Amino acid sequence: MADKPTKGLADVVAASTALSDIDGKAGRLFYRGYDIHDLTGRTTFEETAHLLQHGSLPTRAQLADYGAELVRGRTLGALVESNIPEIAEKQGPMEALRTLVSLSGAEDPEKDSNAPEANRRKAARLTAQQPILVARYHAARTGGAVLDPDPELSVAANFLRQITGRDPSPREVAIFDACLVLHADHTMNASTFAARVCAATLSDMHSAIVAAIGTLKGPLHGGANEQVMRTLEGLDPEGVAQAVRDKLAAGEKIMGFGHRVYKTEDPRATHLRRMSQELGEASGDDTFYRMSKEMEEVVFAEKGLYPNVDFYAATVYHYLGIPTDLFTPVFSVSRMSGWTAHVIEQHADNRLIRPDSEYIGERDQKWAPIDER
Ligand SMILES: CC(=O)SCCNC(=O)CCNC(=O)[C@H](O)C(C)(C)COP(=O)(O)OP(=O)(O)OC[C@H]1O[C@@H](n2cnc3c(N)ncnc32)[C@H](O)[C@@H]1OP(=O)(O)O
Ligand SMILES: O=C([O-])CC(=O)C(=O)O
Repeated sequence: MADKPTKGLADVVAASTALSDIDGKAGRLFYRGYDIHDLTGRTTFEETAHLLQHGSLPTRAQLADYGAELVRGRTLGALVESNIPEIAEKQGPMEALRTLVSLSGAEDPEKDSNAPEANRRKAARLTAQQPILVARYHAARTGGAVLDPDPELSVAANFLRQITGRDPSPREVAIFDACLVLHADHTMNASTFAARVCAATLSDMHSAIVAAIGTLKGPLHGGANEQVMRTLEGLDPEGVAQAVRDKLAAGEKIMGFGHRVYKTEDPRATHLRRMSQELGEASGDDTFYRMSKEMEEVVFAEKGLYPNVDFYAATVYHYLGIPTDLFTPVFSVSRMSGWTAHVIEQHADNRLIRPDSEYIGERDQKWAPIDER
């Protein structure tokens, strides 16, 4: 008979990874040994993706090559292109991304190879493609034209320009770039685990990423950032404290708070809070930032819970002019760099992931023919 399960696999070590590490008690996060506080604001998303996918921060020459690979990857295949309008009509943003990434697998030039070098190139193509898919999806559903990707612009600058239709300021680009860095990887979070489970059957890169996108979508994981904004929009700015207390008293979870691993402040929230304040003040209306601060104080006083990455990311994206239902897609734009690196890592030292279960159903049932049931 199997042992009792650890519900939610809490504290179960499910894989070895050299990609990221968390100290949940101290509130620290590292990508390949680099403290997130040292990377944020100093290292671009392109450098971070290279760090994860290739194992080191790039030299100038490596960054030029990798950057060029990312720019080439911004061109969508004909199958994906032709399906965007119908998918945009019928599916929500995360579902559409799941579908479009799956379709893009059919057009991948190395679709029949699972070799490490092919997967590294697929990782770059998927990382390049994800922001373009979000922008093209958004344009299709709003009926607007989308600006062509600008090969001179970084992932962050190009994405903001395509989504908002205007040239973002250098400060907006720097802040969004830092957001992408902050979301790039996070040990055995649910979507990364899903990708690794899929990859461990020796399935292909695109299948693993489709599993990850579907997993990120849920409100207990990446979907929380959208729910944070919806909560803020639904509150009276003068009644935040009471509304939060009422929700807690009713047993509701407050989106954007709590974490499986961090027992103190999520180090990413420290940066995002500051960015939210800066953008809120610069916008001339920092109401949502101030409401967030008040929520944070009340949730801590009532439950001792800290904000996670999704909490202040919501208002940062809002102030950057990103539509609320694209917040979780934005998360996927960044996390693509980590997911793909995890698939490569899983394949490099693979064993099928197949845990056990505890049987809690009926036993010794007597079979009866259909007319006697
Ligand atoms: C990128 C990310 O994925 S970050 C996480 C994004 N998700 C969210 O923000 C959703 C809200 N938060 C949560 O649901 C949880 O804190 C999770 C899913 C993040 C972590 O879940 P777990 O580690 O399984 O903790 P669990 O849900 O069991 O919570 C433990 C206790 O804290 C409470 N709690 C945890 N989070 C919250 C919250 N946000 N609001 C209110 N209470 C909470 C639970 O109700 C539970 O209380 P109980 O012991 O009295 O029943
Ligand atoms: O690690 C987790 O469980 C969730 C999270 O914060 C992330 O994926 O960034």
